[in-house]
Amino acid sequence: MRNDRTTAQPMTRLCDEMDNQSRLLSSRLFEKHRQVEVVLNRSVLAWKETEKSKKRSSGSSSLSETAHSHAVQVCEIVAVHKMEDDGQDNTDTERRQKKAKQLSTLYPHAFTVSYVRRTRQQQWRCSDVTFQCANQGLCQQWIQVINEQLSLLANRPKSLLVYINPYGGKRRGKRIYKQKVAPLFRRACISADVIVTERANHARDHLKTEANLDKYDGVVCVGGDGMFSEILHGLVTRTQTDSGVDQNQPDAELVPCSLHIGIIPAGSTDCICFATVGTNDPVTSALHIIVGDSQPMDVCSVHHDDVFLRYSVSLLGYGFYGDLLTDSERKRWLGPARYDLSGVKTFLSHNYYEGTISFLPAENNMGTPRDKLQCRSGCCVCQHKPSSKDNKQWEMSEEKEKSDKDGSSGWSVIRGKFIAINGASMSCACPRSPKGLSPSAHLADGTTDLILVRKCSRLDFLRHLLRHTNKEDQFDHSFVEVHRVSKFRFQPRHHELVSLEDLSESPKKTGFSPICSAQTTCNYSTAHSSWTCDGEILPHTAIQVSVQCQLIRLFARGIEEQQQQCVFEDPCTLWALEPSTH
Ligand SMILES: CCCCCCCCCCCCC/C=C/[C@@H](O)[C@H](CO)NC(=O)CCCCCCCCCCCCCCC
Ligand SMILES: Nc1ncnc2c1ncn2[C@@H]1O[C@H](COP(=O)(O)OP(=O)(O)OP(=O)(O)O)[C@@H](O)[C@H]1O
Ligand SMILES: [Ca+2]
Repeated sequence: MRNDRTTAQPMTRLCDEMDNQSRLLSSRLFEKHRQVEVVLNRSVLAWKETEKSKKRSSGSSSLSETAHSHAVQVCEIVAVHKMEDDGQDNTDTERRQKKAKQLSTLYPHAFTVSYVRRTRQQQWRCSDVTFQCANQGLCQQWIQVINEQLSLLANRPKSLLVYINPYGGKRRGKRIYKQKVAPLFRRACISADVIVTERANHARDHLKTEANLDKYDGVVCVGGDGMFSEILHGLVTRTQTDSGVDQNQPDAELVPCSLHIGIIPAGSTDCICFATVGTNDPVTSALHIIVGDSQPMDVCSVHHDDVFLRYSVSLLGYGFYGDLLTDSERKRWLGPARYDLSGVKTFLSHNYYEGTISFLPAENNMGTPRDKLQCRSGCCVCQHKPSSKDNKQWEMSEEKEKSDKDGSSGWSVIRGKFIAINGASMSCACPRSPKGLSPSAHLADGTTDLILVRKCSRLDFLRHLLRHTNKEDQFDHSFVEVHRVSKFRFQPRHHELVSLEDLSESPKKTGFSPICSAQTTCNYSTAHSSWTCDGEILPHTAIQVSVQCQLIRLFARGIEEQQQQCVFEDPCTLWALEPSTH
């Protein structure tokens, strides 16, 4: 399957450096009036201006070699189309259609490759490059060979079930999908069945019982973290029901979901998207779905007295975040700004809560929340999914736990007065806090970072909060401790037990003037907070939490390191080392 020459010119030195064995196709074609060597092997499509063309173009000698060469990984090609096809997308602008028509008249034998281009701050865009061929046969051959390579990429979804929350975030879900996502899915030949939700829990209930999931390769939600939570609950519950697993058993081994979940961010926090992709940008997320990326993710199951309550993937928060979310639910009409208003109000209330936290620390090889080893694409900590050996250790610790009469073997217990108790199963990075609540938490290591913020002055708490927005370490305070755990439990102190002695210890002693005129009353009247579980309020305060390692998979790849270079399998692709900046 090779067409080595389109002209009588000898191949350039650079193309000779490509391994003949790995080359599927190479030709001299034209791109924007310049002659280019185009080469395809199993992993890379590369093109480079020929020496002849370079000499001809004025000033070209001052350009660097890489300015003339481009390389795209085959797995990041979105689609290849014959030039005439380009205008078929009816959402394309008139200008684009006109341009495509003009070009196809000028160059009747041309094909367009759409591919992923990285821009700033983890954002991806879909770029096009059009190659003109000398004849129809060559054009068809290129399209066919590229398509053959794309069809070998088994992870790519072909059929998706999409749920749109029209009321999430700034209520732009429908528009975002129609204008930014649907055209890309069409270009990549992905079929999508779209359901615009009509009520809360519509998507969850549909997934739980009605949806014919055999038809799809993935489920996509257009909305925020709340909408993602609906998809999570629908899919996980459906999988357990189909497999006969009882979710009410806190120790049940849950069955991983077979369908991938995609998130098109259109919410208020979008923390799950941000922490798994590095940005909350709908086009970037659509492209991660198209290329079939896969990111495993931990899910916490939350129980109360052996009754299943909910699943969580981001923040389980009692105290500050529980109160903040409870208050913000009453201000939903404000959109994303509700969190800031409720945040200020909750901060000023400065409540603390008493209770007992018990936790089972993670195994030693899981790192620590303060080790600065951030979870990034291909994270080595997350790739170390508990092996059979680790599982044995795990089973042993479970055994130990069971054999112990009070169930406290291996468990640590902390009793105290807390402003906030946060379980972060992932960093919880979001635009408000780009490094998140626990910057070194891992997406798929089977642990959650338990952050305990003890009673402190308002000023100290403000300092702690501010550190979520800058580079300083938010755990470096005497009143904050953080543990990496695989399970935890919380028992609030019984209401009646909040005594007058506690009232005298209220924050008015801190030297920062109390905002609430009757500070003691503030604390006394709120002896219990609530748990927020990924933005939903739980009906119980006494809870048991257990991390289920890698229960789900997202169409994402984790946050890529900045300046990621293409590392190609084939060492012969010497002139293709730069990702395309085309
Ligand atoms: C002084 C500035 C301090 C800024 C501190 C920012 C810390 C932000 C940490 C965000 C962590 C988000 C975790 C994600 C949780 C999601 O599962 C959930 C559902 O979407 N969203 C929220 O809970 C939504 C949570 C929204 C949190 C907003 C926090 C706003 C705090 C404002 C404090 C004001 C102090 C003012 C002093 C005068
Ligand atoms: N058609 C609908 N009408 C009313 N509520 C809906 C509908 N569809 C979904 N919901 C609910 O809306 C809630 C909020 O949606 P979503 O998470 O998309 O946005 P958000 O709360 O603004 O963003 P975030 O969760 O990121 O803070 C979800 O809990 C979901 O259950
Ligand atoms: Ca985790």
